[in-house]
Amino acid sequence: MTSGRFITLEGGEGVGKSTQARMLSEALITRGLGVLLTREPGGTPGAEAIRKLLLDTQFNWDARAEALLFAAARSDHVDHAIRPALDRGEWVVCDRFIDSSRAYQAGGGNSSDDAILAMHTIGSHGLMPDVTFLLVAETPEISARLAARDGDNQDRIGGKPEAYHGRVETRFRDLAAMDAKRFVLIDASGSPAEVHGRIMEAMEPLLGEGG
Ligand SMILES: Nc1ncnc2c1ncn2[C@@H]1O[C@H](COP(=O)(O)OP(=O)(O)OP(=O)(O)O)[C@@H](O)[C@H]1O
Ligand SMILES: Cc1cn([C@H]2C[C@H](O)[C@@H](COP(=O)(O)O)O2)c(=O)[nH]c1=O
Repeated sequence: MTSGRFITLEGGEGVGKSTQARMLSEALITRGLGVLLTREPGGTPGAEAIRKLLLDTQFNWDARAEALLFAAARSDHVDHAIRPALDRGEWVVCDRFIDSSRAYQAGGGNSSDDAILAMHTIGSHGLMPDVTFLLVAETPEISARLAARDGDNQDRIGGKPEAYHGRVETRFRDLAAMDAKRFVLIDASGSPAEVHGRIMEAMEPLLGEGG
């Protein structure tokens, strides 16, 4: 059995993660690999239920409760979906993971990075991705995509102020700079096919090893 790999896609709101996660998983399936395409918060019935609580604008979670809820959703997702898929030798393509908590709850919000990592150690045995694609693009292009997709319908976190999302973006880039071995920066501008081509190019070393 080939051994599976754990791949995450990260980045700010609407940069194209879900689109690229789908395209990547289809490309891996075409190569004959077993693939779990999943997302956070979510990916299991329990974590999807927590997702609803986290994104509903009627709740006003404080920073600690918010970080704990993301960690609880991730714990269930790792135990009941990601870890079993990796153990079966599948490739896991996950739309957001721990780096989103580090960028949003610690970079954008009031939690510390140490606290987020401690919760991850307790909740998810500190599982880290093999590779993380950080999608980056200029704000006007992304704002146009989001306006076309969501109009005025933003969830509790997507609807936070621009300054919050600016800090999130900066923290993502800082995390990538601190761990250049795991992160690959992907230019998310242009058509979905162009962005997919950049990701597949960056996948070559990994596919050579295991796929
Ligand atoms: N390269 C692209 N060019 C133009 N539009 C795109 C591109 N990639 C995605 N889109 C469109 O932009 C919107 C946001 O894309 P997508 O949902 O993939 O982003 P996301 O990063 O997963 O968003 P979110 O952070 O809200 O989950 C969607 O309507 C999608 O169809
Ligand atoms: C995993 C994770 C997510 N978030 C935020 C980021 C988004 O605003 C929402 C939902 O994600 P989607 O990809 O836009 O559907 O949740 C977060 O703040 N912390 C996290 O760990």
